[in-house]
Amino acid sequence: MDEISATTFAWHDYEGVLFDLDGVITPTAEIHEHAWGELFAAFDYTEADYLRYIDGKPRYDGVRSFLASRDIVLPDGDPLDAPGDSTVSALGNRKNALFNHILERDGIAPYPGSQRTLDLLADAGIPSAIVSSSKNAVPVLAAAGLADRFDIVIDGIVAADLGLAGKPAPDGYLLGAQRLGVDPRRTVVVEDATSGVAAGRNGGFAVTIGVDRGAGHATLLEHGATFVVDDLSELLPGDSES
Ligand SMILES: O=P(O)(O)OC[C@H]1O[C@@H](O)[C@H](O)[C@@H](O)[C@@H]1O
Repeated sequence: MDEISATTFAWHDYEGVLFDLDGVITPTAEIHEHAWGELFAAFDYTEADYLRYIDGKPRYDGVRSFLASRDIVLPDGDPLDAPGDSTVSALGNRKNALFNHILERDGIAPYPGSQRTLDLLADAGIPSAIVSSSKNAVPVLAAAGLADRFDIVIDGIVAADLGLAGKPAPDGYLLGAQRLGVDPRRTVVVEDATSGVAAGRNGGFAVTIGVDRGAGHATLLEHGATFVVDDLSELLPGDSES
């Protein structure tokens, strides 16, 4: 399985597929990135900060990780803290309000190449699930017209309820495989974040496809991607359009 590349890969060779959501199925990583940018505007925040410290991680882990990059430590506070800036939770909740405001205002649609991949998998009877760190995964899927597409969604709410460690830990992906009834050694993970491809590698999955939405091919490979594409349309037979 070591030699698998974008040119030799075929969806039909695997039992199941586990997709990250933000940045893989929908362009919501851009909305998250924008909301984080507004939250941390006073800290010379750049897209590189998002990709390095925040992308793919659960909300409060992202806050902690960014603050640590600026040598700042805040108390965790309580998830019920009002949006503000005195605790990790208050900051995360403020960012969440910004995210939801943008999502409601602008809406979202799936990447065309991802939609066509989901159609191919459905036609082929290959089961798939969503494994997202986000607690907003269900409303994002609904906004994208995919509310009924996935029977299994392991999101930030499920992870918090079960006390699962966030990406780069493989816990969410392993639970997704278990609930889908597939063997990780014959299952594909699809991810755009460095923390996410690391989770795929850490879980011992057959293939972890990196989708480069800004992290960079080399960086995704370094963190555990088996191979990297710019868009999932590259893996559709006879289809190179996104
Ligand atoms: O704050 P939420 O919606 O629970 O999302 C947490 C994280 O979810 C991940 O899917 C995104 O890549 C991150 O950008 C985001 O911060």
